[in-house]
Amino acid sequence: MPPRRRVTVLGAGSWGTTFAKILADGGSDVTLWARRPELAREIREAKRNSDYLPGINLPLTVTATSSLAEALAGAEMVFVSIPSQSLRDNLAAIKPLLPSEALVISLMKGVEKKSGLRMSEVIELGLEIDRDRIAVASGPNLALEIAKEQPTAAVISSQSLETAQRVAMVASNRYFRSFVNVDVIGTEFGGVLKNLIAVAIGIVDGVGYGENTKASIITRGLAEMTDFAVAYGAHADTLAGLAGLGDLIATSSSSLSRNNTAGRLLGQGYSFADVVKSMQQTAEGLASVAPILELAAAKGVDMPIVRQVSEVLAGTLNPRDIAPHLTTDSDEPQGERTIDGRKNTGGSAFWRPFKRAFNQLRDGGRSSSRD
Ligand SMILES: NC(=O)C1=CN([C@@H]2O[C@H](COP(=O)(O)OP(=O)(O)OC[C@H]3O[C@@H](n4cnc5c(N)ncnc54)[C@H](O)[C@@H]3O)[C@@H](O)[C@H]2O)C=CC1
Ligand SMILES: O=C(CO)COP(=O)(O)O
Repeated sequence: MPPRRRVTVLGAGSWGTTFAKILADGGSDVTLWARRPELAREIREAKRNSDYLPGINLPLTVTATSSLAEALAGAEMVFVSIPSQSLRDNLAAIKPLLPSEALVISLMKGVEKKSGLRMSEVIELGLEIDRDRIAVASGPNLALEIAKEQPTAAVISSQSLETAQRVAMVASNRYFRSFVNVDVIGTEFGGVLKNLIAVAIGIVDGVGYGENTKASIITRGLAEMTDFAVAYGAHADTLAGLAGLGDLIATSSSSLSRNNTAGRLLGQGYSFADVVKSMQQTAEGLASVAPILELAAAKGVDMPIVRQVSEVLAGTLNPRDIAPHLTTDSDEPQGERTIDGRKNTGGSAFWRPFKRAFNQLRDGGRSSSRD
């Protein structure tokens, strides 16, 4: 019999542990690295992670260790699921222990605060490995639902289609289907940006606004996400797929989402500091707001929803006033997105012919108005 495939998951929080189950149920022997020895022991001996996934039994082919060296030895693939802001430091410890052929897959949905880099970029720099060995996983993947084996789809993306396909084969089982693409930028930014829109949805939920407000923010939020990601080289289609719209729907509609929950608390009037204190798990969106706004400004992309989220976080905007789809700096009516296939920036160039025609009609044909 050929030896069974050995893969490793770094980070035994809710997503890392769930992903270990996905991989084990797909036929791999999985070693999960937990920072705390007592958590590693519980997973190894009881096949449970009662802190993060209460009530879930893990497969017998999942084991755990708190030794990074033990976790990485002989791993064919290494899946990383720790908070984005801690990745850089962890890579320094991982680098000398990483098997020379191992693929490295980011399961994370944040950008590094100090550099604005995506997780795959931080991995490439921190481990000094070829991009073809790096992949990212994203999609509508609320951990607890998947741990309960509710059918779910995801996207595995890598610059190398072969790498994406290899990882997708391993990360598939009877309840989890992985699709592939080669748009790493779109796939990663989709996961990062939907968190910010989910915080906005949480805020309006907390305030008590209803479905119209939420649907407006989801729809305008997707436009914002797409404009941003495309400005950074993503394909717009990716944002309309599982890693964009799919994840946006899941995260915006579920109370399981930590980003959504954080937003709801803000909408109920708790301060940012109180919300951070009360969160038991990672809400990546809170750390991503500032670097995303900086990246947006660098490309001249307007992100009114994300901007208002940052103002609520800073305490300078009353959550009741968050209604980005209703506010505008301009008197001109703005196009929703595209009209007749032309991108509409909402700027005056787009409206000029309409305005001129309107003025001429108003002035009975006397005006040759310019604006
Ligand atoms: N929970 C979910 O449904 C999903 C989460 N993700 C992403 O997965 C990543 C991890 O999230 P979760 O597992 O949900 O978070 P979590 O808060 O449940 O677990 C985080 C894990 O990282 C460990 N950790 C914390 N600080 C660390 C450090 N400095 N160094 C090493 N390890 C550290 C914790 O001990 C814990 O095991 C995030 O980027 C998140 O956006 C992606 C898809 C779904
Ligand atoms: O990424 C997720 C679902 O796809 C999890 O969202 P939260 O991090 O908001 O819980």
